[in-house]
Amino acid sequence: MKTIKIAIQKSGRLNEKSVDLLKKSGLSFENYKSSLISPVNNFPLEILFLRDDDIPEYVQDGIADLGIVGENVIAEKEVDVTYLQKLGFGKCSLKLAIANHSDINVLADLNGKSIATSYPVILNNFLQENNINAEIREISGSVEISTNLGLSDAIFDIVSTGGTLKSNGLKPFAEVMRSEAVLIGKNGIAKNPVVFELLQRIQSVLRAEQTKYVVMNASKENLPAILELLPGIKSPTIVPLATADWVAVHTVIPEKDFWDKINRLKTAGAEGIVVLPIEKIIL
Ligand SMILES: Nc1ncnc2c1ncn2[C@@H]1O[C@H](COP(=O)(O)OP(=O)(O)OP(=O)(O)O)[C@@H](O)[C@H]1O
Ligand SMILES: O=P(O)(O)OC[C@H]1O[C@H](OP(=O)(O)OP(=O)(O)O)[C@H](O)[C@@H]1O
Ligand SMILES: [Mg+2]
Repeated sequence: MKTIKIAIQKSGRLNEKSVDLLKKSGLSFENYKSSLISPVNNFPLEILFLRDDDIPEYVQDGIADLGIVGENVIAEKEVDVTYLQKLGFGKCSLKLAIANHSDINVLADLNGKSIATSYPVILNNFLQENNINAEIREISGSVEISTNLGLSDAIFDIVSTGGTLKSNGLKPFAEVMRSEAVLIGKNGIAKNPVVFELLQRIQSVLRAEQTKYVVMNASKENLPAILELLPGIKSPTIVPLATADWVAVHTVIPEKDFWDKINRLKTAGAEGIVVLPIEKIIL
């Protein structure tokens, strides 16, 4: 199979999780901070370590076949690439924010005002869609400080916990887009067998991360009530225990309603519940 290239962030918010995902997908490679390209020893893939801003265009132009990057950066670069998979990390929003004491109350109040951002394209599109005529001041970082410095009336930047806004005396005003890290490919690459294989592996890791393997003991008397709580599972495994009329139930539970489900299983009579991480789920 012909070797293909994937571009990931060299350092920053997405680097570690991108490396982790590829390693969990069974790829063996060195993650030297000094090298910009790493061959994968056991898969026809090379990893390019880049600034995240460059990844969408590298993929669009086919310099890299695949890339892992935030949807925010893809939207800002307005590239034409294929979305292959949402990856569930690097979750954040792009928001307009204003000073706590600002006299801006509704979107129209932004008319004639200045807004500092590192995302001028996304902001400009949003302002145009809403017929707002504001001045965009492009700055490359530390956007949150610009209002305090008198450089702008509002800011437009990434918000996750909201901590950075808060510590700069700002409050969110409007959410313009949500973003997470995604796997993208150059158009047409989805048909490539190496990409197909890699995507299968990545999806098996993502599925496993959203699920826990759970083993619990129950008396046969309580079994129907317990099984009732495990919908969507075709057939939980039921193993007899040495103690008469007791069984062990093996099943998988989605992470998202995990505690709710566990509490209901306990109420239904499940005992000695053991929870294990799952490495991969291959369908
Ligand atoms: N606070 C956050 N929480 C969650 N995800 C975030 C956060 N900040 C940024 N991101 C996501 O991670 C991506 C990379 O963020 P980072 O701050 O590392 O970018 P950068 O400084 O532009 O990096 P580079 O040096 O590669 O250009 C962002 O484009 C966004 O998708
Ligand atoms: O809402 P919060 O959880 O506070 O996150 C938002 C902050 O996170 C990002 O910066 P980062 O910390 O990555 O630093 P950087 O801007 O120097 O890359 C982003 O640029 C915001 O400033
Ligand atoms: Mg960047």
